[in-house]
Amino acid sequence: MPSAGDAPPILDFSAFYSGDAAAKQKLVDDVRNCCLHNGFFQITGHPVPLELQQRIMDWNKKFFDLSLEQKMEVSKDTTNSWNRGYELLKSQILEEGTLPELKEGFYIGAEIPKTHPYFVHKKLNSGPNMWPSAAALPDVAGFRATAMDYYHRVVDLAADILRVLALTLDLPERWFDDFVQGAVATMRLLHYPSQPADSPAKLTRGIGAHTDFGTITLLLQDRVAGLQVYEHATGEWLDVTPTPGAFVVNLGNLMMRWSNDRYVSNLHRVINVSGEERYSIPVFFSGNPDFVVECLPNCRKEGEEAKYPPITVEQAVLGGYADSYGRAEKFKKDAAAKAAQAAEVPAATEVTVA
Ligand SMILES: O=C(O)CCC(=O)C(=O)O
Ligand SMILES: [Fe+2]
Repeated sequence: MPSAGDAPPILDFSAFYSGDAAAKQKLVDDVRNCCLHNGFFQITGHPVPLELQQRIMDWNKKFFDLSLEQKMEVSKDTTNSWNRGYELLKSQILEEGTLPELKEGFYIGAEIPKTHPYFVHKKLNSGPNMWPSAAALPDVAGFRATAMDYYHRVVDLAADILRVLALTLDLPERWFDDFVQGAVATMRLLHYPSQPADSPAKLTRGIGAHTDFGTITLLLQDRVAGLQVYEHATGEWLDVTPTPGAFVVNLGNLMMRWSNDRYVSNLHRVINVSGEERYSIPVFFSGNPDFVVECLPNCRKEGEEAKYPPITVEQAVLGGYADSYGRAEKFKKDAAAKAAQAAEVPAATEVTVA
């Protein structure tokens, strides 16, 4: 069971598939504790093969090894309006007051043809992927096949995790099935160059402190550390040391809202001071864009009001940025108040990322 000061525990997810009722119940109880504590846990024993994880990570490196010109041919900003393709180094600042982030990204989602209703109706980040040209990457077909196989298996795993989450709330295992049907999810390949020795330590981030605004995120880390999770009780940033084969799972803002804030969407960040290149792959699971999210059962006491009105998944995810400003203000005020009491408070600002 996690307690203040622990990095996210590693849970054996095979208990979900095993038919051993006691082991499954223990998994559900452990996941519930993590959701209540900081919304972060790690899983091994899941059905995504290690070999496939390694293969997508190899493609991650090969993609970012392309020249800037080749990567810009699939630029997210200039080739499409549905959030697919390459994002330049230093494009984002998620933590106010810090420097542009030392990361570059490549966004991939479900392969949605232009005839698909989701594309026609401009649904949340839906459309065809942007793949490098065969001139840039001769085996682009291999990249595409690996990426899509990996993407679909991780999305399937997300659906299984949602079944466990249903059980943690004493709901039927298939409670989230309609929400999962037709779900939108985005994966991004990430590359964090090692931070130069002369960069100002307090201002340099691979990714600044933020919360994710989807439902759940499943993250694969390569072998280089750098991810940290904020521990509210102690004000520490805890390292999430990479474990081969493990996924880091965290709840996003939509799940926090859905659970009436019973479950936590927590601050995290990446700082790469390893001297090595860092690679990671988060998959952000949003859900069916038209699904209406309103306070889950068992998330408020008798007579207690729901804190939030109903909202569609699409509205919630798109509105995430706007909402996060309010939270950032609150976080800063809280941090300032704490600073008045204690000598040291991390200068973190909460911002949200898709
Ligand atoms: O790269 C990582 O380890 C974390 C990435 C992350 O938090 C995000 O993309 O939202
Ligand atoms: Fe994140």
